[in-house]
This record gives sequence, structure tokens and C-alpha cells, in this order.
Amino acid sequence: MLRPLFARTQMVDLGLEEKHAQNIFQQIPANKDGWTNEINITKILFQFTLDFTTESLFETTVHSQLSSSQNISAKPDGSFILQDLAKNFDDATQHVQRRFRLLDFHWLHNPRSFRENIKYIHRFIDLCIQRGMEGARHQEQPELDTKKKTCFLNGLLNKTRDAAELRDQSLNILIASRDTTASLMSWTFWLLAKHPPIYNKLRSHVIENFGTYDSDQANRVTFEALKSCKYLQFVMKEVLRLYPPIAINSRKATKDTSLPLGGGPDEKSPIFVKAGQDVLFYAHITHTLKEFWGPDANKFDPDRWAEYKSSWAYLPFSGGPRICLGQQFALAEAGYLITRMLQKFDQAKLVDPQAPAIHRPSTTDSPADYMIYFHEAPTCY
Ligand code: HEM
Repeated sequence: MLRPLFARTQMVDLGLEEKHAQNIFQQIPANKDGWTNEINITKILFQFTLDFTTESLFETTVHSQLSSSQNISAKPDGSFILQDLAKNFDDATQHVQRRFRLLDFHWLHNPRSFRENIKYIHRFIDLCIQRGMEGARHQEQPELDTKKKTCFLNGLLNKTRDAAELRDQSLNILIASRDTTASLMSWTFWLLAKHPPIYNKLRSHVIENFGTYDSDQANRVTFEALKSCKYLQFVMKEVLRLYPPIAINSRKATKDTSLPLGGGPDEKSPIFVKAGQDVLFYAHITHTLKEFWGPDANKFDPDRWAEYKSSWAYLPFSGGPRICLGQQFALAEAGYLITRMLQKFDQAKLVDPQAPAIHRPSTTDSPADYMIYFHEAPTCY
């Protein structure tokens, strides 16, 4: 049902993303010396993606970056303030992660707080759907405007009016899109701050391709231009290689079958998989195997992508029939924000540069909160 909605090449409304990017910049002003205060960038990026994703998918933003209100209320512009969605969403994903670990015994973990989180999230989704349906009733033409760049909910409403189906499909996209993209961006800034020469190199490509922040040329940062900025794409690919947001994935055999490798004493023979068996695969391990990536497999080196030939050793978006539908959406969203941040800030410094990567256990592999400073580029540069 979702696949046709992703068929348009340009689904991401970058104008809308700019609005939410400005909310980030408002939160992190520079001091007189050009440096910002220390910032919990992970938290900001997770709020940003929630705001942008909800508005992109449902035309309803939750203002988690700006609002301190805890209640749902209709605003004059028709948008909701539902700041607690972020907390409920984040808590729910922690519970889901615990349930994943229990596999067939997932039902053992079902605390009241989890059920409350779900209720809250359903309430939000149902409100979005209700608004979408009201909008649909006011449309004169039977078909909603699916040519608009961002109209997932409208697209869904064209396919079904079944409330449960609409809620499940809407939640499916929200879950698939939010934490994954936030993880990609969070790891990107962590790695860039750890590797100043790569930060500088990426920044010079950004300035060359899109101009400076002050030249007020946000509209130069188009979907096509982002795709053709090779070094930016290399950086994102390399981040996804070392820190794939979906680090572990699995499949269940529906019938007796075999995998081509993994059996026999040398593990080079086919291996039998019985119907009902789970097969787990670990992208973060495959992504750093020396046999595929060479002796420097663990090094953050975006330039390696200049030579790379596509293979099954790289699976951040999975592959085959269930490949991620939102890959282009994610790369455009992350590419846009990284570009705008690098236009504005010419340096980034971790508060604790020696700290190792600390992972936050959740449904995606994201970094635990880390603190960072940014330095605003002088206006003339
Ligand atoms: C960096 C960001 C992202 C990563 C790493 C990622 C990764 C993945 C992976 C690994 C899968 C396959 C899951 C499986 O094998 O069962 C998947 C599925 C999916 N993704 Fe993404 N994703 C990202 C962003 C997005 C975004 C932004 C959207 C939507 C706007 C999205 C929508 C979907 C959907 C709908 C599926 C299910 C496809 C199906 O079952 O046919 N993803 N994603």
C-alpha cells in the first residue's frame, strides 16, 4: 500500500525542512567569540526529525523543538502543540527494544507505562487522520492532491478510509522514518567533530556547491543538487557503514530452505534453515569485515566511496523486496540539514573528545546524548 506513495522522485519538501532548521539555529546562538554554548545535539536532532517528519507525513507538526506546553491544543494556524509526543515516542521505542530481545516472549514485557505511551501516540495519529479526513471532505474533487510533494496521509486516504488501517500504516512510516534519520544525523556530527579535516573538506564542498549561509541561498540546496554533491553523499554513506541505524535485522523462514554459505567445517557450504527458524543478520558487523572493506575497515574514510562497487556487504537500507522505501527521503532530509549546519558553522568540537562512541539501546542504533560546541562562520566567509 505504501510503495506507490514513494514513487515520486522528489518527496521531500526542503522549504518545510528549512523552517524546522531555523528552529534549530534559534536554539543555538553563538556567543561573542563565535562559539555556541555546549549543546545536546542528539536531543535537538531527534526533536527536529519528529517535528519535520510529522509535518511532512501528516501536515501536522508537534513543535517539540519550541513548545513547553504539555497538552494538546488547537492553534490558530490549525497545528497542534503536542510536545509530549517526543517523550512518549522515545519511551515507547525503549520498551519495543526490550520486547524485541524477548523474541517470542515479547508479551512478558508490557508495563502500564508502555500502554500509556501507546495510547498517547495513537491519540496523536488519530487526530492527524481526523484532520486529514475533514480536509478530504472539504475537497471538491474526489481524489486528494497526490502531486503535492508531501502528502503521505492524503495518499493513504485515497487508498483507504479504514481507521485501523490508516493508523497502522501512518505509524509504520513514522516509526520507520524518524529515529533512523535522526540516528544518521547524530552519528554524522559526532564523527565530523572527531575528524576536523573531514569536517573542513565537507564544508568546502558544501560552500562550493551551495554557497555560504549568509548568501541566503537556501533555495540552491535542491534535491538534485544534494544528490550530485558527491562528497556529501560519501560522508553519509560512510556514516551509515560504520553506524547503521538498523544494525540488526532478521527474517523468519516460511518454509524449509537453505542459505548458500555458512555450513560445513569451513562454513563455505550451504546451510539448512528449517521452516519457522529466525535468521538474524548484523549490518554493523558485515559493514566492518576486513575481507570486504580492507585493513582499514574501522576507519572513518568517506573517500573510500570513490572506488566502491555496489555489493551485499553494504546494507544500511536492507535489500531485496523489503528494501527501505524512504532511502531517498532520508538522504535528502539528512543531506539538507548537514549542508545548512555546515554553511552556518565552520567548526565543531566535542565537549569530551576522548569519549568513545556510546550507543543508546533502542529500536535503532543511535548515539547516547553527547555534548558539542559549534563555531559560527564569520559573516564575510
Ligand atoms: C537513514 C535513514 C533510514 C534507514 C537507515 C532505514 C533503514 C531501513 C531498513 C534497514 C529497512 C528494512 C527493514 C526490514 O528489512 O524489515 C527499512 C524499511 C522501511 N523504511 Fe527505512 N530507513 C531510513 C529512513 C526511512 C524514511 C525517512 C522513511 C519514510 C519516509 C522510511 C520508510 C521505510 C518503510 C516504509 C520501510 C518498510 C518497507 C517494506 O516493508 O516494504 N525509511 N528502512
